[in-house]
Amino acid sequence: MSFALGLTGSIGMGKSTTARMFADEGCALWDADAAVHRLYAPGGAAVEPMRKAFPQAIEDGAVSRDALKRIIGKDPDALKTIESIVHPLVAADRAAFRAQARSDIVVFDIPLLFETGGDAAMDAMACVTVPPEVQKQRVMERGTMTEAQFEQICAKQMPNDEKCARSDFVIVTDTLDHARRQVQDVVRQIRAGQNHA
Ligand SMILES: CC(C)(COP(=O)(O)OP(=O)(O)OC[C@H]1O[C@@H](n2cnc3c(N)ncnc32)[C@H](O)[C@@H]1O)[C@@H](O)C(=O)NCCC(=O)NCCS
Ligand SMILES: Nc1ncnc2c1ncn2[C@@H]1O[C@H](COP(=O)(O)OP(=O)(O)OP(=O)(O)O)[C@@H](O)[C@H]1O
Repeated sequence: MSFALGLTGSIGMGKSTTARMFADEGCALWDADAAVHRLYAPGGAAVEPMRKAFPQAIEDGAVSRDALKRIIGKDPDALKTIESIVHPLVAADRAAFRAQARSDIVVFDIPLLFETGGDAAMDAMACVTVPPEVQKQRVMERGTMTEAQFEQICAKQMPNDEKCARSDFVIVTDTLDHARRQVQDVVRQIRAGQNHA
């Protein structure tokens, strides 16, 4: 059975970048945001249930993220409905991945791991972090969200300090080199533990 490492962190803190570093060390990787992309794509399992709840969110047979952000901007409760459709489908995708994974460590890159209680299914948790001003600057530079949308998402997430306090490993993503060294150290510790088990 593979070792399940949950990788989390608030929006823009560097999860995806750090997850790729774990893959470079030979870990299998499952990415919740990527699973949502598959579910929203034409033919994806979320398209028809989303069409029923939000017909205006469907464009060219796919769920449009821009349309969803407009809907959530007008009605913050819409996110709850979206989550009730998407999260069970994401959980099924994750379970299927875990069941077939063959590598010694599987990393689950999941933004809402603590918020959804998914940490209970992990063998250990890692959290990525940078100061809030760096986080905001990185998200604004990406140019996919307005400041209001960013603040709305932040308000829904557990504070990053709390996520770090509840994690077994904290990875500071201030520079790429520093993050990579910390990733290598985490992998080394997990593999050493497995060898002594
Ligand atoms: C809100 C949406 C339309 C924004 O899309 P966009 O492409 O601009 O951003 P992206 O999907 O890359 O998300 C960026 C970050 O926002 C945060 N975020 C996304 N959804 C949520 C949520 N439901 N609650 C809190 N934070 C969230 C995460 O930190 C995520 O990494 C999209 O994230 C979405 O449809 N969310 C609902 C599904 C969901 O809960 N996904 C989270 C992973 S399961
Ligand atoms: N260790 C690092 N050093 C310097 N910059 C980094 C580091 N990690 C990530 N970044 C930069 O921060 C930004 C956000 O990174 P990334 O997309 O990995 O975050 P994320 O947590 O997955 O974001 P989201 O939750 O919004 O999907 C990117 O511009 C990325 O290049």
